Amino acid sequence: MDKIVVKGGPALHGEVKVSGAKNAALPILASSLLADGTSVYRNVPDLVDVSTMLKVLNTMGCEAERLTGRQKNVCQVAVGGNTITPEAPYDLVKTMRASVLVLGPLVARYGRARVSMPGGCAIGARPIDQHLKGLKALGADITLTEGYVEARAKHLKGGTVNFDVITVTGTENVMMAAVLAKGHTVLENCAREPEVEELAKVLNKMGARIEGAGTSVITIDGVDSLHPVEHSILPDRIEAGTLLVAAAISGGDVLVKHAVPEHLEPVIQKLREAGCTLTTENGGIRCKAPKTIHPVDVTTTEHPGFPTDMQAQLMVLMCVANGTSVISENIFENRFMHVAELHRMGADITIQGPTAVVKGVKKLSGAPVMATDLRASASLILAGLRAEGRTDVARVYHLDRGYERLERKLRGLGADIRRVKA
Ligand SMILES: CC(=O)N[C@H]1[C@@H](OP(=O)(O)OP(=O)(O)OC[C@H]2O[C@@H](n3ccc(=O)[nH]c3=O)[C@H](O)[C@@H]2O)O[C@H](CO)[C@@H](O)[C@@H]1O
Ligand SMILES: C=C(OP(=O)(O)O)C(=O)O
Repeated sequence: MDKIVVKGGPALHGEVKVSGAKNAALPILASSLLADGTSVYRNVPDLVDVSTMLKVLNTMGCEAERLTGRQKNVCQVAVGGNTITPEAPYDLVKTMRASVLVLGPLVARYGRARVSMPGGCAIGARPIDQHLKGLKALGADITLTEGYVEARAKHLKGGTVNFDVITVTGTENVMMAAVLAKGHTVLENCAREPEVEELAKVLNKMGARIEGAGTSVITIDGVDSLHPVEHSILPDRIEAGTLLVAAAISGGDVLVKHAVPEHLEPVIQKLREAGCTLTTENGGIRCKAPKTIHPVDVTTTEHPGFPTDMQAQLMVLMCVANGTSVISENIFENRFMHVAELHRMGADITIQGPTAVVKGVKKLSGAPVMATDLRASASLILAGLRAEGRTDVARVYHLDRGYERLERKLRGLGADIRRVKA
């Protein structure tokens, strides 16, 4: 298995480009199932999760592929309605829970879907009850057998769904189902993430009639059919945030190009509180590190709050602050897996339920560590940039799910980092 080897020390300088957003690309690829014909997506990040979604679509009978050469960030999905087998098997879903995003489009368009239950993962139990509640409210008949969700509906009908929990993929799944349902749908207590808004934008380009995406109430008037589209995926705000922290923790000065300030407000605010200088320029965000990092308290909440997907990275920055920070994780019940690994590098962190008390230390030291999930992997690399000596981050397959060649981007900024092939 590959590992990433980082030698701490160099301050990062220069410019780096953010790739397309994983969490927008995945639902948008799934939305191709809603229309016959070929959809073309640009700025699609080259990630293992995207390859998995292309495999899911191919397994069902679509022709889904990534182009090569200069077009390598373009993906095409060709759908011929009669040739689709509406099933997503366990072998693929178990490697990527976002595969469940095909459920809504399949039942809406093909009247049935058989999708493996995603199960939990390292960061939490992550049930899909709200996805199923929403589909049921639109008239789908749902059964759970042999680890699979089976959904059937001759024709979905508009309805009202009040989500008990704010869920990103749940909102997306039900929104994709409702676009082809007969009549009017109201979704309440929706996720407001930019990726939900982006999906709605794509669906509207396909001919859907959605209003309110990006707010907590989304209304949808069902249409009879949709057509394929061309679309360029928005920049990844979590990758951008990770690169801003890389600049901060290494004592550097980096322009993160294509980062969208409006999508990163809470992250920008916390980095400023930590003493960093953040400016918007040249279609990106610049982060200049302070001499001393100040402690900052953070609570993760749904968008527009501080994103859980940036919690591990911010915690690493707080590990070297000149004081004590309190970090509370409100979205996932088990998202402190990076803490034990950070202890191995000399961090002083105490976990009290959903809260981590982080006492800044003078220095971190390099160590062999193990990535447990996607953002934990990124946080360990960030720690390695600052630590004295060498850090070996094992189980890099987690990182490859969601970051496009992170080590190359960091090397381009002056980091001493390389991938060691197994
Ligand atoms: C592919 C994608 O976009 N992934 C993102 C998405 O994941 P995902 O959509 O899976 O996360 P959710 O927003 O659904 O989860 C939020 C919380 O709701 C709970 N819940 C969710 C659904 C449900 O039916 N029942 C339920 O109880 C979850 O267990 C969790 O505690 O949003 C998360 C929260 O911002 C991010 O960390 C992920 O990067
Ligand atoms: C938790 C994440 O992703 P996923 O929902 O795909 O597991 C993430 O992007 O940090």
